[in-house]
Amino acid sequence: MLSPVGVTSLYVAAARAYETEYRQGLFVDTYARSFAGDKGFALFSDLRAFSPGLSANAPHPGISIRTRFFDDALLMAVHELSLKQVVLVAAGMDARAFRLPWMDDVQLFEVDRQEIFQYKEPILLNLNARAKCVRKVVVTDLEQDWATALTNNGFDRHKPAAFLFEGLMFYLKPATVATVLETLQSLACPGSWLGMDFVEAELLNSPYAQPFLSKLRKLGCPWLFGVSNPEQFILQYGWQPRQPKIVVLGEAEANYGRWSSSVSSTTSSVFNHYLVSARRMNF
Ligand SMILES: C[S@@+](CC[C@H](N)C(=O)[O-])C[C@H]1O[C@@H](n2cnc3c(N)ncnc32)[C@H](O)[C@@H]1O
Repeated sequence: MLSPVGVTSLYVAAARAYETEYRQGLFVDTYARSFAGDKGFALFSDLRAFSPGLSANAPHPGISIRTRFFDDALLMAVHELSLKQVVLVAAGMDARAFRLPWMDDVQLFEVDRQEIFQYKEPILLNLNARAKCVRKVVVTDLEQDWATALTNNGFDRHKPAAFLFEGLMFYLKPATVATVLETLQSLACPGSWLGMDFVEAELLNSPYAQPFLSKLRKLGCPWLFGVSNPEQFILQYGWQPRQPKIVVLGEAEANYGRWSSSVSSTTSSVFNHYLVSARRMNF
């Protein structure tokens, strides 16, 4: 039985399944439909009410763009910085271990709660899924000592790594965001890369967004955190933007021809959603 925030990972999987089945899909995730299950598609259909310009099974432009942006940015960082460790923090139903072209010696750590892996691992087994890297499952909670859980599973904090936090930060309390980023400072040595997305802080208090936010509260997975200036925010934790830097979802670098007038009436198109690609500063 998944918690409400756990179910959001099935919702993202449903969105990726629709993208995979779309004519001009931005990526192929053949695992997404199995991960989403009835629950993921039901939540997707429930939340579609907040995207009135889109038909029931049209992909979610924001999630599709975000996924493709981080596919590209992550692979580019691993290649250019010669990284051998990848950490997907709050991995949920992320299938990148199985669908991206890794070098054999890349170790990819999926970090999430036990409930997620209790759900995910049997599905992967059933699909006979084979990771294209050395995949490691790290069962922990980000409100606990996740750094020790990660190092106990073989992560080497003296070697640079790529860390991806996708679709997570808005679900965390501001105090948890701060401790998670402080912990990250202790794990990421110079040369490391960070991918992360944030919503704009102003969205959380906007009357325009209240119907959507109140729906999330009712579902038990409220949005709790946003930033006004993502560059300044990550700098205080020792990260500086790197190509493709910090972009707003829908801008030229994060558009892929898919952010059009059909999504102009959705909540997410009115407020900035920041996609961050950053490099650990030397200290
Ligand atoms: C919207 S899903 C995103 C999953 C994945 N990053 C993706 O993009 O497919 C949010 C994920 O955050 C995880 N999560 C939320 N709070 C967490 C916590 N305190 N510790 C560990 N994982 C957490 C949930 O279990 C869920 O898998």
